[in-house]
Amino acid sequence: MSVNPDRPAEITPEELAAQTALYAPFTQAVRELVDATIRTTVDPATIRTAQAEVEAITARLREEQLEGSLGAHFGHGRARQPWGNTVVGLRNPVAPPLRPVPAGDREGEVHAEVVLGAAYEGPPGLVHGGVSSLLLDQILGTAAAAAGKPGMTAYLNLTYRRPTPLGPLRVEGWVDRSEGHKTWARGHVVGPDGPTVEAEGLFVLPRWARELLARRGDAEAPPAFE
Ligand SMILES: CCCCC/C=C\C/C=C\C/C=C\C/C=C\CCCC(=O)SCCNC(=O)CCNC(=O)[C@H](O)C(C)(C)COP(=O)(O)OP(=O)(O)OC[C@H]1O[C@@H](n2cnc3c(N)ncnc32)[C@H](O)[C@@H]1OP(=O)(O)O
Repeated sequence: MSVNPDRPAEITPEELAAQTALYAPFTQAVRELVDATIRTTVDPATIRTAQAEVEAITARLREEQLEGSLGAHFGHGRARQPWGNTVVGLRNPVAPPLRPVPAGDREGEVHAEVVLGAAYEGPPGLVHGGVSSLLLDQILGTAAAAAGKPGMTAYLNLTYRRPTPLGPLRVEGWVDRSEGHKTWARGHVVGPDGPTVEAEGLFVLPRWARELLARRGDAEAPPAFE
């Protein structure tokens, strides 16, 4: 399949399923590698052998690669696949990944269950505050988009109520209110003992996007979900 960042390719639902079946397990295998890299206690010789093997795999993958980042190269209908996204990207092993789904009955409400392991540690045994912020930025932005009011983060205010333990967590976001191209969203990270981090943010459909949509005579926002 040809890849052109300026003109995302339209692919069939079957091809999308085939790509998902190919890349999701591959990316998960690399996530496991990251976790194993952090937690392994094998002997130094085994580490050196593993390093050579990883370097050989990296060289094989680099035989053919994109010039830049993945972007939103292809999709089905108007939905683009943000497979490089650092939070939800199907092809990004850095992404936990978060899988937001519509839930609850507030406007644009989305929830995601996620398990954060050793790769997301800040204080010992706890989630890094920047990682909580990362998840909340994404889930609030997704809530705005799910309500048909997508935008870029203009500000994001966080309140860290109590430490967030590594392990299973839920992340929730919803739209609080909106005025034209500005949408205020709220959300929180929920741990085993309740909410740990609360967020409130403003999402703005940028001027360039407003002008683009006006030129197209297209009032409809890009879809948030396939
Ligand atoms: C057809 C294409 C559509 C593209 C839509 C864009 C993306 C959404 C698409 C799908 C989304 C799906 C899921 C999203 C999931 C996660 C989201 C991740 C979010 C991010 O990770 S995103 C990266 C971090 N984010 C940035 O990198 C933003 C950098 N920044 C800018 O790009 C500009 O700064 C921007 C766009 C914010 C404003 O730019 P602009 O050109 O529209 O500016 P303008 O002056 O017209 O402001 C318009 C009105 O917002 C008010 N306003 C602006 N900033 C404010 C602030 N801080 N506090 C209070 N009010 C503020 C003004 O006061 C004015 O208010 P008013 O209209 O009432 O006068």
